[in-house]
Amino acid sequence: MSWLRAASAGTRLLANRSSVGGRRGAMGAAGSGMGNNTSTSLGNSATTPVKQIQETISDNCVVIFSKTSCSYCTMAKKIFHDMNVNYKVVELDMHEYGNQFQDALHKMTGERTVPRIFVNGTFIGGATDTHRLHKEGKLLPLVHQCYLTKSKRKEVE
Ligand SMILES: N[C@@H](CCC(=O)N[C@@H](CS)C(=O)NCC(=O)O)C(=O)O
Ligand code: FES
Repeated sequence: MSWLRAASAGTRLLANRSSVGGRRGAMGAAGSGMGNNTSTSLGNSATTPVKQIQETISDNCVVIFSKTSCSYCTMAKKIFHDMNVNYKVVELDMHEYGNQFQDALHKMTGERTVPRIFVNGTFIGGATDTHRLHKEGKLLPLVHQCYLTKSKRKEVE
C-alpha cells in the first residue's frame, strides 16, 4: 500500500468551485474523498490487473498511469496540477506488478505507452491527447462532470 500512498501525494483538491454555480462545497467534499482514496486493490494478486484498473478508474475521477522517470508523465500531471484538479497517480515503475498493469492497459487502450490517462472512468489518451483536450477547453468539463455525478450519487445515498 505504501507505494500507492506515496503516488497519491501529488493529489490536489478541485478548487475551481465557483464554476459549478454556487454549489460550493459539493465538489470539494467529493474531491477530498476521492483523489486520496488509497483503498484500491491495485497490487492485490487475487484479482486480475484489468479488474484492478477498472476499480481504480471508477473510484477516482482522474487517474494517471505513469512512470517516475517519464517527462511526458510529468507534463500530464502538471496539466491537472495547474487546473487544481485532484488526481491519482499509479507509478508503474515503482510497482511490483507494473509490467502486468502495462499489459492490461495495452489490452484496454490499444497502447502500452505511458502516460495512460483516464477521466470519469474513460480513457482520454496519453500526454499529447490530454494537452490537446485542455487546449480545446474540453478537459475541465470532463472532470467537472465526474465530480457532479459523484456528488449527486452521494446525495441519494
Ligand atoms: N504521444 C504519447 C507518447 C507516449 C510515449 O511514447 N511514451 C513512452 C515514454 S515517453 C513509452 O511509454 N515507452 C514505453 C514504456 O515506457 O514502457 C503520449 O503523449 O503519451
Ligand atoms: S518522456 Fe521519456 S520516458 Fe516518457
